Parts: sequence; structure tokens; C-alpha cells
Amino acid sequence: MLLGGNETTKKIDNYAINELKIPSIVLMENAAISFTKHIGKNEDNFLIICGKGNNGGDGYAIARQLFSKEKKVKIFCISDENMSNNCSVNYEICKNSGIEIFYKLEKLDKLLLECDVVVEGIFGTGLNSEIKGIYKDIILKINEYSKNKKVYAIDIPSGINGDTGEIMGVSVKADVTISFVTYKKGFLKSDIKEYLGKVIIENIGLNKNNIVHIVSEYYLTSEIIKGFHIKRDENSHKGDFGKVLIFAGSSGFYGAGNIVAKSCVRSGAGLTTVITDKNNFSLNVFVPEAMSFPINFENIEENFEKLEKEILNSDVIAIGPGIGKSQKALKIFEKLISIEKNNKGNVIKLVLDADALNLLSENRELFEKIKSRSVLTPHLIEFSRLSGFSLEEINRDKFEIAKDFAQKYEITLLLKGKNTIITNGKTLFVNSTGNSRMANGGMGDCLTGIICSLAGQKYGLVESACIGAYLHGKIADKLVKQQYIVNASHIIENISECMKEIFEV
Ligand SMILES: NC(=O)C1=CN([C@@H]2O[C@H](COP(=O)(O)OP(=O)(O)OC[C@H]3O[C@@H](n4cnc5c(N)ncnc54)[C@H](OP(=O)(O)O)[C@@H]3O)[C@@H](O)[C@H]2O)[C@@H](O)CC1
Ligand SMILES: Nc1ncnc2c1ncn2[C@@H]1O[C@H](COP(=O)(O)OP(=O)(O)O)[C@@H](O)[C@H]1O
Ligand SMILES: [K+]
Repeated sequence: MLLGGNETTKKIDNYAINELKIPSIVLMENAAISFTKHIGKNEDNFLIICGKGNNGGDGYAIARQLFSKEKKVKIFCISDENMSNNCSVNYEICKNSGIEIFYKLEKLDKLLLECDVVVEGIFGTGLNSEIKGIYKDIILKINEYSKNKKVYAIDIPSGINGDTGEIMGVSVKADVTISFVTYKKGFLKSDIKEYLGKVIIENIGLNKNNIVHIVSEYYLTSEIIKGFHIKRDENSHKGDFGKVLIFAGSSGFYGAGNIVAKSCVRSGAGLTTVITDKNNFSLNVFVPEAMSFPINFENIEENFEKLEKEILNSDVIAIGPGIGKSQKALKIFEKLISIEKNNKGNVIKLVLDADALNLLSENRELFEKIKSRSVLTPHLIEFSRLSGFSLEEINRDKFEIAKDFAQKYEITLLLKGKNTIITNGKTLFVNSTGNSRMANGGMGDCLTGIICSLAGQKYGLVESACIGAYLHGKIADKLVKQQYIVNASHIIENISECMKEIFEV
């Protein structure tokens, strides 16, 4: 799903009108037809409330559409002065068609009381300042009377800023928001859910291929994820699904390594090997499918000859969870990223998380070794250390800072949290899945395991990160329907079932 703010909407609009030569009134008609498709068969007795811009124009066009389907329709016209051209055209048609139109604020209470469904087209992407006066009164009345009615918002609930999600003084509380072309950036704001209701994104007659060059940001949906799927060849063998080498876990944190390994195995990697202390036997118990590469931490260099062979034999190396920031951990990290290609001549992909990111922040010369082949998966604090921006700065301008960082260091960045971001510096995806019930230790390790597994199965870095984040959150979203808290172990046990659902159902 395309993601865009008000500016993007304007660009798409202009492109459709000026380059594709679609008259704007046709776009409005298409929007109205698409919108009306979502009106329930049994819904009748509508009050359409219209402003004077194109959002109001949509309202009048929707009123006509519903009227043509023999629905009972009344219109409340907020102002018939200074209407936009297309608004005026549709207003005139409504008038000429004999749809009842009301103008006086005193009438609004009765109209709201008597209708069953409200469709509001007061402001959309053109809202440009705090709402006051009569507009505020009308919106408050809609919210007051609509408790037992269904409220549809056209494009954006009137009062929500499409760019930021900010409430501009007051806003309609919709049950359903039917928005056009793009999922509005403002909808990502977590505390406006009760204003948006259910969000549906509709087409206005534009083929996606015609407009993708205008948009480089996407809201991750199951369709996008399905589009990334690589079918498993029936004649394939385990060597085809990636040799993944994992450096995770250390004394006191072996669980981290075990979680990464188990997630990796469950997500379908061909062969999984974990570099771990020679005295750690928990891996074999927790993940019998995984192999271990025992390391003598007392004398790091002693292991390097063998380790080099293991690196050359790998397709993907995941580094970080639970390794600590010791000199020994740094030495192994440096060794693991020192070889760029494996003995098949393929670039070895890297997935860097947790302490690998902290080590990277403190040893910035290592960025050179990881470029063009890495996914970095920081949470906000780790990203703050990596990028040098404060949390406030990142939160203020997350998309741009994330894109710039990915571009500068030539890496794929997955910035974790509510609405996880994935970007390679050019394209940016915002994850649509996940919830606060998964905010507990080990969750990120599990994500690392899924991503390195997918990278081993020949998915690109961006695709691995997108599928990983979506799948990880999707499992948690399903589980919270029946349980209160979701831990990494719960996710792990549901990976395979959810992969089937996403890819094959
Ligand atoms: N994208 C597409 O491809 C398509 C988009 N379409 C539709 O167009 C919509 C955008 O239309 P739009 O640009 O005309 O703006 P809109 O939201 O109607 O508001 C502008 C009006 O509100 C007024 N106004 C603003 N703030 C105010 C305030 N605080 N308090 C009071 N007044 C305020 C402003 O007045 P002004 O400031 O200019 O005096 C102006 O009159 C979009 O959301 C979608 O529904 C479809 O037709 C299909 C194709
Ligand atoms: N409120 C939330 N909404 C969506 N996802 C969340 C939320 N809180 C945490 N997560 C997800 O849980 C994971 C936590 O990762 P991380 O902070 O690295 O945990 P840990 O280091 O303990 O394993 C991330 O994938 C993050 O996106
Ligand atoms: K609206």
C-alpha cells in the first residue's frame, strides 16, 4: 500500500491531471464510486455533510451515487460560497437532481437525530489550520449525535492532519475512514485510532505502475509481503536454503543465542550453526536442529583458522544478541565481517543486531566492512548511538533520518518499535503489524533469527527485513486475541504456521 502525506497526494493528483490527462472531475467521480462500494446493502437514510473544498465535492458526488441507488439522502451544506470548481459542479447536480440540501446550523441537530448513517466530507488533505467557529460546532455535533449511528469519513476524519496525525483542535470520530490512493502518514499516529475507526484505502482509477515513481514509501500489507515470496523449488535440498552462521549469546546470555538459532531454524534456513562457548551445551537441548561451532573464549585467536573456513562456507552471518561488548566479542565480530565473499563466490550477507550495533557505534571504521551487504536492526536507543541523533530528533523526523543513514552507510536499516521502519535509503516501508504485548526481552533476538533465515533462503536484504518484521508482528497480533502477553518462544512456535498463511493461503 502506498504511504503518503498531503504533499504526496497533491503530487499524485497533479500527475494524474497534467500528465495522464484525467480530468479532475473524473478522479472525483472515481473516488465517489469506490467509496460507495463500501456502503452496506442495508444501510440507508444518509446525512452527507459537505465542506466547500474537494473533500466536500467528494461528499456531493457520493450523495449523487447513493441517490442513484434509491437510498434516502439528505445533504448539509456548510457553505455554498467559494466552493472549489469540482465541488460546485457536484453541488449543482445534487441541487438539480432534487436531493434535499440544508444550510442552517439550527437544522443540523434534527438532521443528525433523524439519519442512520453520516458521511462527512468537511476537510480532507486541504485542512490547513486549527478548526474554529461554525466548523468546530458542526464537528462537535456530529460526535455528539453519532453514538448510535455509523459515521463514514471521506479520505481523512475532518480535523486530523494527514501528515502528522495531529488533531487540529477538534476532529470527527469516524467508524470507517475511506481514504484515497495512499495510506496517510498521519494515520500512523498511535493515539488517533478512535478517530479513524476502520481504515480502507481505495483506488481512484489510477494504475499503481503509473504513479510509483512519485511515491517511495509503503505501508506493509499482506499483498506486498506475498509479492516478495520466492517459491521453494521441489527439487531443492538444504544447501539451497542457506548456511547461516550465528554469533549470539555468551555466558549469562546463552538464551539470546538459542532464540536466534531457533527462530532461524523454524523460519526455514537450510543449515544453522551457532558460534558459542565450548562449555555451552544448552543449544543442543533447546535447538537440536542447529549445530554449534565451539569457541575457546580463553584464547580467541586459537579458533580463527577453523572459523575462517566456517565463514567461507556461510551464506549469511548474524551477529549481536547477547555477545556483550568485550574485546573478545569485538575480535570475533571483526573476524566475521573480514571476509566479503564465500567460497561459492557469493557475497556473505550480514544481519547485525544488539551488541554488534553497539560495537559498531564505538568502532566506526567497521562500517566500511559491512556496506552493501548488511541489515542493521537497532531499536531507537541503539539507533541513537549509531546515528548520533537524539531520541527527540529521531522521533521528529524518523523517515528522513532513517533514509539518510541507510544511504550514507549503504546498508538496509530496520528501525524497531511501533511502526517499524525498513529502508535501504531509497525505498521505505512501514510495518503494519505488531503490538505492545510483545515488548519484552528476547523479541528482537527472535526477529534477528527470522531475518537471517530469510536472507539465507535467497531473499534480498530489504525483503528479508520486511517479511521478518511483518511476520514477527503478525504472529503477535494473532496471539493477543487469545493471550495477554507474547514472548519470543510463543512467536517461534507459530512462525511456520503464519508463513504458510501469508505465503500460501
Ligand atoms: N488526491 C486525489 O487524488 C483526490 C482527492 N480528492 C479529495 O480532495 C480532497 C482535498 O481537497 P482540497 O484540496 O480542496 O481540500 P479540502 O480537504 O476539501 O479542504 C479545503 C477547504 O477547506 C478550507 N479550510 C482548510 N482548513 C480550514 C480550517 N481550519 N477552517 C476552515 N476552513 C478550512 C479551505 O479554505 P481556504 O483555507 O482555502 O480558505 C478549503 O475551502 C481530498 O481530501 C479528497 O477528499 C478526491 O476528489 C479525488 C482525487
Ligand atoms: N509497542 C510495540 N508495537 C509494535 N512492536 C513492538 C512494540 N514493542 C516492541 N515491539 C517489537 O518487539 C521487538 C523488540 O525488540 P528489542 O527491543 O530488540 O528486544 P530485545 O532486545 O529484548 O530482544 C521489536 O521487533 C519491536 O518492533
Ligand atoms: K473528511
